[in-house]
Amino acid sequence: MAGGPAGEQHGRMDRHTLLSREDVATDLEGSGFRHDGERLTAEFRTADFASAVRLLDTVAVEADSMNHHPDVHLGWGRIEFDLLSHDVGGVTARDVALARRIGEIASEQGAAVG
Ligand SMILES: C[C@H](O)[C@H](O)[C@H]1CNC2=NC(N)=NC(=O)C2=N1
Repeated sequence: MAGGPAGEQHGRMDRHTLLSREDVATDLEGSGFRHDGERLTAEFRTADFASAVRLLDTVAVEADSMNHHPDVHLGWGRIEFDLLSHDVGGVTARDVALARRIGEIASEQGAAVG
């Protein structure tokens, strides 16, 4: 999207504006995430439990560096990330930015969407 991901069109990250499904659709393309009305969510499949944990470990470092964190559901060969800006109770540009990074990391580590 020209001017960067949603919330950045005006050259600044608007951290608190709530974004709709339509606002984020283009920015989420290729990330594996979708806007389910309340949050951004994605599930990734991995080779085994340890690889799901390794993916989570890499995401955890990135989340700390962004100071924005996912809610996670972890299982054998699968991991689900749910993103919500807890301070405003909805999806903001912070969630879009983290979703894009998680999608990149998952792809780098060979995790399959879905
Ligand atoms: C104090 C710290 O900056 C805040 O608690 C951060 C931490 N990580 C966060 N993560 C998410 N998803 N939402 C938040 O509102 C949030 N706030």
